[in-house]
Amino acid sequence: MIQFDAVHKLFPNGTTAVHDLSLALPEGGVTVLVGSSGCGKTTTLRMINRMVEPTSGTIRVGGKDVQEQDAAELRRSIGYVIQQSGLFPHRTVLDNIATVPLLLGWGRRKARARAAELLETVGLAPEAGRRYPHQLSGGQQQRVGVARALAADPPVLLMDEPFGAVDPVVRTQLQDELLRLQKELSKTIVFVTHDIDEAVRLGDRIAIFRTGGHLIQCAEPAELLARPADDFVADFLGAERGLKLLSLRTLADVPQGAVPEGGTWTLVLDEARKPLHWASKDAELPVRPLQDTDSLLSALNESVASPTGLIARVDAAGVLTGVSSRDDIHEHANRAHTEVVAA
Ligand SMILES: Nc1ncnc2c1ncn2[C@@H]1O[C@H](COP(=O)(O)OP(=O)(O)OP(=O)(O)O)[C@@H](O)[C@H]1O
Repeated sequence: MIQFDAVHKLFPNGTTAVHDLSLALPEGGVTVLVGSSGCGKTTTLRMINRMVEPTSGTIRVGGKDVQEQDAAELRRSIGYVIQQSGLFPHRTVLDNIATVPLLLGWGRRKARARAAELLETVGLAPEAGRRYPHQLSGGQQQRVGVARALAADPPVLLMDEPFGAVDPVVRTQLQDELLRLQKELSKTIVFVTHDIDEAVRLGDRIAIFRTGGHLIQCAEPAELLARPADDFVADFLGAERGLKLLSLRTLADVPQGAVPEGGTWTLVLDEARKPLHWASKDAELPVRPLQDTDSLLSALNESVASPTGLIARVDAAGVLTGVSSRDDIHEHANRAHTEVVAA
């Protein structure tokens, strides 16, 4: 869908920001560009919508060379979200979201109706539409930024550190929202971040760059974590590479059974069979039930914290479906490891 061929960017001051980049970004997937500061991520992103022009090489979007298209038209056909939301401060939220549809000549009524619909899509209340950007929290402003980028339903979305300026809790919420939206919309997304955990969480593919604009490796997260191309990539992925691999696997295939009888600890349930806590003769300890969609990493963590080494499994309504042992989880973790490392 987006194809870089031998793309080079040399700024007039002599800085090579991107070095001979050839890379294909698949349609309908999220490709995350990561790497240390100044390695050329933003320049790579901005060459896609011609906010920066390459020195040589070609970039095609949907098979069409971007250089052969009108730059303003191209920009209107590609969604763009940046760190500080980039909203117009003197326009209401609704008018901000309606910006591109209005530029495309949709007419005020249709553009505002679309903006109102998008407010809901990104999880904001209708009243937020009448406010000005400074009257919203940082996280809400980023949601508006995403809504604005989606307004004309572009097939491609460029996101430059969109969640970089919000606190970790809001950041996780925004990541969840993006994953939810992407399931529905299947956009081709190019996402820049410094944060490898964010990359592993969001990326269908991750491209790692090194200073001087060199692409070192581009692969699916599991492949990257299991087989980093070199020490630079391994260092960048961090010491918890193995645990990150477990964060990509879910509990779904781990077997579960009934709570064993006659032990020191029992799992106490409420009348709807939702787990309340672990109880022994003289103590009570909290339980954090997990669903099939939770990761093997959360399961391992919970099994280590659990007094019995067992984790409580629940369905989407929170009702107990069974328990799994630390051994069951370990065995699956081993299998996950063998599958990717030996593949
Ligand atoms: N307009 C410009 N003129 C000259 N040099 C530039 C220009 N824009 C970027 N650079 C340089 O090009 C290199 C790549 O910059 P770029 O912003 O693409 O990196 P980045 O990986 O996105 O960095 P960061 O993570 O810090 O945002 C850096 O050395 C930067 O200083």
